[in-house]
Amino acid sequence: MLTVDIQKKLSHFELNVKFSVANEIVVLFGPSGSGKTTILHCIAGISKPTTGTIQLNNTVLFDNKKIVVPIHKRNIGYVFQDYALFPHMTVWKNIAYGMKNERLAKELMKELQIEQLSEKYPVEISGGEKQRVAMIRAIATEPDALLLDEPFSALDNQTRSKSHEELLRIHERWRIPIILVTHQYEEAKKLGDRILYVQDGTIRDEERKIHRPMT
Ligand SMILES: Nc1ncnc2c1ncn2[C@@H]1O[C@H](COP(=O)(O)OP(=O)(O)OP(=O)(O)O)[C@@H](O)[C@H]1O
Repeated sequence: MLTVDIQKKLSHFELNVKFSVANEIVVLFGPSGSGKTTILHCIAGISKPTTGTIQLNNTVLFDNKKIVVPIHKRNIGYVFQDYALFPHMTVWKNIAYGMKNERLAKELMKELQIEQLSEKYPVEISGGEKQRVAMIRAIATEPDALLLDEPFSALDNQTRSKSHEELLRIHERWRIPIILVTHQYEEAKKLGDRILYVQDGTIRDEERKIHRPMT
């Protein structure tokens, strides 16, 4: 369980959100500049809230500046919008970076059909393939939670749809809290167990889906 109760002064408003994520997919949905990425950054440890608490399972990651667990000790996977692959490393080297479970990484490469790309560099692969590499790299660290910042936005419709199915399959197997940021309502409805509507730094509304059993 991931619990977030944070406040942070931003340029135009104050971010002030409180929510929990069980072993489910929670979507942050809202207009550009509403604070979605900042929420992910605070959870990952890239940004620091002004006040508040963040707890993942039994570990307090942040508590009003008294406790600030550094990024590399949070055990949280992050897939960035532009995937942030290391350009000078091959696909396999990218995946192996921070990897805890080689067997799992290789299994996922096979399952997502990118085994044959091991020795290629990011510049030599497609957007959809980059997205899969970034996802496998994140999962292979065996994270306790996964943060996805618009990972499908650069993909064509067919590849996006395939990636959605892959994410749902991955989540069926690794039941961890996942937060997904998206601008696309159809994507939010398809993937989210819950959709949190973020506006001007606060959660305005929540929509819950009942299509998938939660653990
Ligand atoms: N470290 C910071 N200090 C002050 N203001 C910030 C900081 N980081 C972001 N902001 C501002 O906070 C607001 C929210 O930005 P954020 O990137 O979180 O929005 P977003 O909802 O993810 O937007 P998008 O959908 O366009 O990615 C923006 O107005 C941004 O300029």
